[in-house]
Amino acid sequence: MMTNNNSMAVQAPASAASLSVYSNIIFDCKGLDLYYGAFQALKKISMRIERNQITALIGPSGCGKSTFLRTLNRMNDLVPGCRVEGQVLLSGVDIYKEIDPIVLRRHVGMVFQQPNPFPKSIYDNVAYGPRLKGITRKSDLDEIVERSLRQAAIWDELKDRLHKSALGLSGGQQQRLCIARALAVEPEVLLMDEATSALDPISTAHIEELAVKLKEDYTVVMVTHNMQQAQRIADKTAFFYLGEMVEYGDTKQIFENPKEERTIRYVSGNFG
Ligand SMILES: Nc1ncnc2c1ncn2[C@@H]1O[C@H](COP(=O)(O)OP(=O)(O)OP(=O)(O)O)[C@@H](O)[C@H]1O
Repeated sequence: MMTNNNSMAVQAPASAASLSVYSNIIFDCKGLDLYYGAFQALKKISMRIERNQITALIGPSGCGKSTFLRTLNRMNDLVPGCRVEGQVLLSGVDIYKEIDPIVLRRHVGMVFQQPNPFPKSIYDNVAYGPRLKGITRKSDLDEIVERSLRQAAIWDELKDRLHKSALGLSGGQQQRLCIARALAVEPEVLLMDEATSALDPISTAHIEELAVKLKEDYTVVMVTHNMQQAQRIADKTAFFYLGEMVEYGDTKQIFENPKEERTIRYVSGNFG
């Protein structure tokens, strides 16, 4: 059984009503608009993302899925000219007003399309975040490295080569290492931006199994172009189109009984 003792867990607001709402809801996005300069990439997105679930974001290229994902840990702050209006609440806390982005990104980790291990040893990749947090004792780091690699289902493959370069691993192994690196700082949420699209089917299956296992302890939000993948592993699915969130619901409902015309056309492959 994995544990997620996050000593820095974001505190929910005090009122009983909001506490009960945020026991199930991790992200509450309210009227979110995002602009890259004059271009509006997200339009009035309001959605609630549930804890300990996998939520998939689907939609055609350029519709704002990655942009939306990146609003959840303020990665868009790094884009010059990017402006966000509206609110994103994490356990009731406004992430654009009430949390330092560096601290936020410890709570909300991210894995990208291309595995991006640092040119360091496997051990040092996983220990990187904990060291930044000030953990220096070797025994503590050893424990974190083992726990994180086990959570990412790659300990058995890597335990005898921890001090070898991460760049010598296969793409699928590198991606699981990147997941271990993200888990090492004990986040609450893991964002996955097309995390399997550069991988072969076997590595993809490993990551899918892993995501399903991780949701016992974490919340997973993933962008995917692979509609079968969303149907295999996502509890909830949101369909984005031209910067709008068109429809959001249980994955089964979105794929088998969509309500909006644009969703019907997209999931049946008759789009554009
Ligand atoms: N850094 C940026 N500067 C300016 N415009 C951007 C930037 N990043 C994305 N955009 C634009 O915002 C819109 C949404 O892009 P985004 O990458 O979020 O879409 P997406 O649905 O994830 O696409 P894909 O499936 O191709 O990855 C697109 O029109 C894109 O060109």
